[in-house]
Amino acid sequence: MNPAPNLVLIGPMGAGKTSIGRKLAARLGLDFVDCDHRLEERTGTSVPVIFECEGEAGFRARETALIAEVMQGQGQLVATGGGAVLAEENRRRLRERGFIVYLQVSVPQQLERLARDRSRPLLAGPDKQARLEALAQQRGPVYAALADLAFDADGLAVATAADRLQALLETRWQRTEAA
Ligand SMILES: Nc1ncnc2c1ncn2[C@@H]1O[C@H](COP(=O)(O)OP(=O)(O)O)[C@@H](O)[C@H]1O
Ligand SMILES: O=C(O)C1=C[C@@H](OP(=O)(O)O)[C@@H](O)[C@H](O)C1
Ligand SMILES: [Mg+2]
Repeated sequence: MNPAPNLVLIGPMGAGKTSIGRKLAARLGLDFVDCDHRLEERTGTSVPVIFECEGEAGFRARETALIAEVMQGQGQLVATGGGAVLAEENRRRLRERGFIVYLQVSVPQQLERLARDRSRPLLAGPDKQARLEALAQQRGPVYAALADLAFDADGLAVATAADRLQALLETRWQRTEAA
């Protein structure tokens, strides 16, 4: 049983961090924070426009500042963006005050879910499959090393995944009050 004041979802694009996270947060009575959505609220624009105006580096700087702020809180389910784990500072902050769940998904399933997606600038190129495979190779080991729990979300409906995760978390995560 790992104690932590927040629950954190990590994993690749299309794993369901946002959709499963929203449902699971409601079931567990946690405040739902989606990092990308909060950045969009703050900036008044979309993730693709942030990438366009400030580059990926600008987006990552905003993401890091947001994670530092959000992880000071408690009683939250924090859905990260797929690249949030790249920065050591983010990994440290997520770990310090979060029980971390890695949502795993296969590239074919990502392709199915994201075929018509226009909101993810990293998938804007012509070959989505090659891009997703390269990202999986680079980031898969980082997700695995950071996680307290890995959960295979492949082929599961959002509600089913949320049900199963809720049951697993009962024996794995102890929600604590932070100092
Ligand atoms: N378990 C699932 N079953 C079916 N569709 C899903 C599932 N999880 C996510 N999706 C769909 O895939 C897309 C990406 O999901 P999202 O929750 O935004 O993933 P992430 O935040 O991990 O990138 C959305 O259109 C969502 O409705
Ligand atoms: O994998 C990534 O680097 C990104 C994933 C996106 O979030 P989701 O994982 O929720 O799609 C979003 O943060 C941005 O487009 C970059
Ligand atoms: Mg998301």
